[in-house]
Amino acid sequence: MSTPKRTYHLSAEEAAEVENLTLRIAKEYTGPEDEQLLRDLPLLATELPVGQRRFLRDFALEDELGYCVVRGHVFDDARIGPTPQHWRGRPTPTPEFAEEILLLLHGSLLGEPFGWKTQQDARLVHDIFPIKGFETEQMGIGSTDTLTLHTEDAFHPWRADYLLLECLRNPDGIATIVSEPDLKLLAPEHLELLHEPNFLIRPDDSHLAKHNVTLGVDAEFSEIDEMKADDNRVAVLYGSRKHPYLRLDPYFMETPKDPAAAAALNAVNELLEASCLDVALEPGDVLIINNHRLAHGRQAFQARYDGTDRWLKRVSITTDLRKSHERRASATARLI
Ligand SMILES: NC(=[NH2+])NCCC[C@H](N)C(=O)O
Ligand SMILES: O=C(O)CCC(=O)C(=O)O
Ligand SMILES: [Fe+2]
Repeated sequence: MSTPKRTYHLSAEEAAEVENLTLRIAKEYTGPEDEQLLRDLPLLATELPVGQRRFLRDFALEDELGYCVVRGHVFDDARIGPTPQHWRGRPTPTPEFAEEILLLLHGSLLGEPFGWKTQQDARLVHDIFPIKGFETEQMGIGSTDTLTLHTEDAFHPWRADYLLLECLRNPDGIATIVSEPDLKLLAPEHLELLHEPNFLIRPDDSHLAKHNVTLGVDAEFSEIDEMKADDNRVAVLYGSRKHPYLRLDPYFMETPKDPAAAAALNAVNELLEASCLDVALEPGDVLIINNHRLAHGRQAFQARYDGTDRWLKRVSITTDLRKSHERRASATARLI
């Protein structure tokens, strides 16, 4: 077996091919939530360069790396316009629909895109840019505080298998933080406790009713409230003992009363912090996160609020839509 590859650089020809593809698709569908688009994505994705598709399949099947990057996509910065002030109240489709399609095409090679009824007004493709008034919040829309390391939606059993972030703009090179810990470095007694259901992970603030307006969507904020108060303890490590998967969001976790479990959580947190790397995304980069292996965050920064701010698009991907069947409105519905 070859060593897993971290980055795929598109050639200039490939980049032009992909740009034409996404611009063409953008004319054929109504927006990122167009049911027909979501059905057609895997068919459309066969038009992506073969090297790019093989790279993504290798990443998924090898299940070795916590993240990889597809670099070199091009788009017209003038067409997408200034970085918006808020993700609410934007037109459908947005001027950056082609870039949303690019993100969805990547996702469709890894699984099925889905969204949360309790997050960003139940939109499927999220925007990550700083929003006035939220500077110090532990959410993607914050800025002046470091976004602490987390598994995306760590609290939820149906959290994403892959999380995709696409960079539209990042003039100050503000880094996404990635941490891919070598869990073998942990003491055997800590590993043992981390594999047992000793830990409470609370829903993060992006799922609170006060940050969402969900007209016409039967959002389950009451369930989020219950999850904020319940005693549903989970394991931080799971899967194989040899190369375990990881699930945590220390900022939204309670310190276990059992001192041994607290020490184990502390040990994995310290290892995560010691394993951090900066990845400064460039416009046209797609960062693919294996949400079972990587913890991620973002460096603190000063927002500009002048239309030139850092701007990412985000989508969650599941390899198994069926596991959330009970909560989706129909077999093809994408919101849970
Ligand atoms: N440690 C944390 N800050 N966890 C919450 C992560 C932010 C959340 N995923 C959002 O969309 O805003
Ligand atoms: O802004 C970034 O680089 C990461 C954002 C993030 O992790 C989030 O919004 O959950
Ligand atoms: Fe995140």
